[in-house]
Amino acid sequence: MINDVTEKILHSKVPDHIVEAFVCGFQDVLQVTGERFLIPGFWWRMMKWLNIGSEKRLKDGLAVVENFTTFVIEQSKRERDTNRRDLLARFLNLPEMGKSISDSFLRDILLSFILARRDAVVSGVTFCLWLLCLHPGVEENVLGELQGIIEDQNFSNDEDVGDVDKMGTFTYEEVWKMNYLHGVLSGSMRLYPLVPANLKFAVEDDPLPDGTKVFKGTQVAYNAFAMGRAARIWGRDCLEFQPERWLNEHGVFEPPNPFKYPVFQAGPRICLGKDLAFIEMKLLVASLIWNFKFSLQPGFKPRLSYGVNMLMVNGLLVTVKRRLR
Ligand code: HEM
Repeated sequence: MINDVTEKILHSKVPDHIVEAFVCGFQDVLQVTGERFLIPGFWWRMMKWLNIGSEKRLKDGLAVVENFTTFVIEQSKRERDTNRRDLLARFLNLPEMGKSISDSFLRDILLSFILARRDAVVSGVTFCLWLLCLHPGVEENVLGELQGIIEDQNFSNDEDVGDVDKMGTFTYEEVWKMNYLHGVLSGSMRLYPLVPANLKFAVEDDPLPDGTKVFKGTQVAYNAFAMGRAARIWGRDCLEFQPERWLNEHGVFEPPNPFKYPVFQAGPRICLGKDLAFIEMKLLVASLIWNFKFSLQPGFKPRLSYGVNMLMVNGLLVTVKRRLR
């Protein structure tokens, strides 16, 4: 997946051993960074000073991440081509337009996109597939919505009707018809937000909208995981997976207020890739469940990691069967 993402972002392939080391190292960095918020500051600072335990894992992980990003940026610079239109090339080509960009800026861009595409989008699809396995009625409704879309496709392309070998795929335009699936993904991320908690620091004195004074340097956190399960916000059925929650009487998805639903954050720094993330997740889930039936392996229970991002650390163990129609 990382190689796929980096190829799309960079148009270049990274050797497998560098990618494999990066995948483990990056996960360690995210995990330990998240854990720092759960243990007393003096404790992790002492471990850092002694270079032991999780802080050693963090240091080693950072070195591996540095190795990966240096390789990718150097390679991209070597193969620099002003006609390239991938993400890193666009940034690398900026100096021609009178702007200079540091390697550390490029590294941050690269890691942000890997984090967004690999961790958030893929995790979102994984949690959604798990919930669909647990709620067959919801899965039936998604299949019903997709059936309508596929029938429209067949109507405009009669020769494909009844071709069981043809995999059902969906287009960008069709994504906008997937209102119920949008509700499914939104519901799944309400219960399992991929950025479960987020911490900010006030750069200057600033009042909150209710007048509470926040002084310069204060840490302010919001917890999307807790907010997504709060009866005060979502009512008594807050723990239920209810994709219909945001569908209006015509079955059209109406987005929740981001300040109630901070899965993508809210305000001026809201996630810039939110719409792209939904497009990717809807295309992936639709194509997967239209063509395959996923069944959880007996006794499967996900093990969640609550680091900077939320992942199923043991993966989703399923049996997959091709759906024949
Ligand atoms: C389900 C998938 C995703 C989730 C849940 C998600 C969530 C978030 C969150 C919570 C933030 C705020 C981080 C912070 O400021 O502390 C954020 C920022 C951001 N996201 Fe996403 N994201 C997702 C996918 C994507 C994708 C696919 C892209 C781009 C390809 C993307 C691009 C960005 C960017 C550029 C920012 C920084 C915005 C800014 O600081 O002004 N995200 N995202």
